[in-house]
Amino acid sequence: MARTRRETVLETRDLTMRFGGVVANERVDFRLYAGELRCLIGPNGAGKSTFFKCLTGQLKPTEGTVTIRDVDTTGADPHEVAELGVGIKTQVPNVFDALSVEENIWLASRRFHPDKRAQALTADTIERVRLGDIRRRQVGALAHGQRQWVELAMVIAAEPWLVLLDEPAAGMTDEETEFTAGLIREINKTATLIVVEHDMNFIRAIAQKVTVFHRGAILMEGTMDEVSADPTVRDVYLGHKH
Ligand SMILES: Nc1ncnc2c1ncn2[C@@H]1O[C@H](COP(=O)(O)OP(=O)(O)OP(=O)(O)O)[C@@H](O)[C@H]1O
Repeated sequence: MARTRRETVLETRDLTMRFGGVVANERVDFRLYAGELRCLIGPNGAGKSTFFKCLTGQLKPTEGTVTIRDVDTTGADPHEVAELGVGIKTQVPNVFDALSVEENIWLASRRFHPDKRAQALTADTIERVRLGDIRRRQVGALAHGQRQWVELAMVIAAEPWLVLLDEPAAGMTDEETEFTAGLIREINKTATLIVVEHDMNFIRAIAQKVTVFHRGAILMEGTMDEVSADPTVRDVYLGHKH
């Protein structure tokens, strides 16, 4: 992947999102390069989720543009973004509760691959995400952490080249969070990622470059060490627990 490292795979220009009088994102210029595992952080209300939703098509930006690998996706629907080979995990669960773990993963894969390939990918993914013991269980009956992993498995089984994850470790125990961090590092071997996350331990475990949002705009970008050492960032974010 090193050869293509500087290829821009996702870009926003002047991205602005207003909800009535509330400016959730203001003129955000953002650039993501092939191979990155980028974390978006920032205090509550900083605009991370809104920005994420503008990337995935869940929200249509008021102004500005979103470009994914040279395709203008501004205002595209989530399924159109997904069709570009983008795996998306939103905060809202996107599983069929009445179906088994295996069926959910197969369906997610089958959407993008022929039957045989989808079957192979489903089997591989179940092993990678260690869901073998619960493969036949109904997703609706699973614990929270397991459901989150099924959703990650659904993203992986589609073989996306770009993965957008909104709070993948939300509500997980420390142990579950650690396993999820490992999974994300593994996904990054074959895909570029953006991860929105609150859990600082999780971010430390996975982050290469971090983008800090504050008041709807990008405050700073850098490694976790650079960002943590910055007085402004400490002031607006790291010094405040939530
Ligand atoms: N649908 C909406 N309608 C009105 N205001 C909204 C809407 N969604 C977000 N906002 C506002 O936009 C701002 C940014 O919110 P956003 O959820 O993007 O922040 P965030 O950084 O993701 O916060 P959190 O960490 O709490 O999820 C906040 O002031 C929020 O109240």
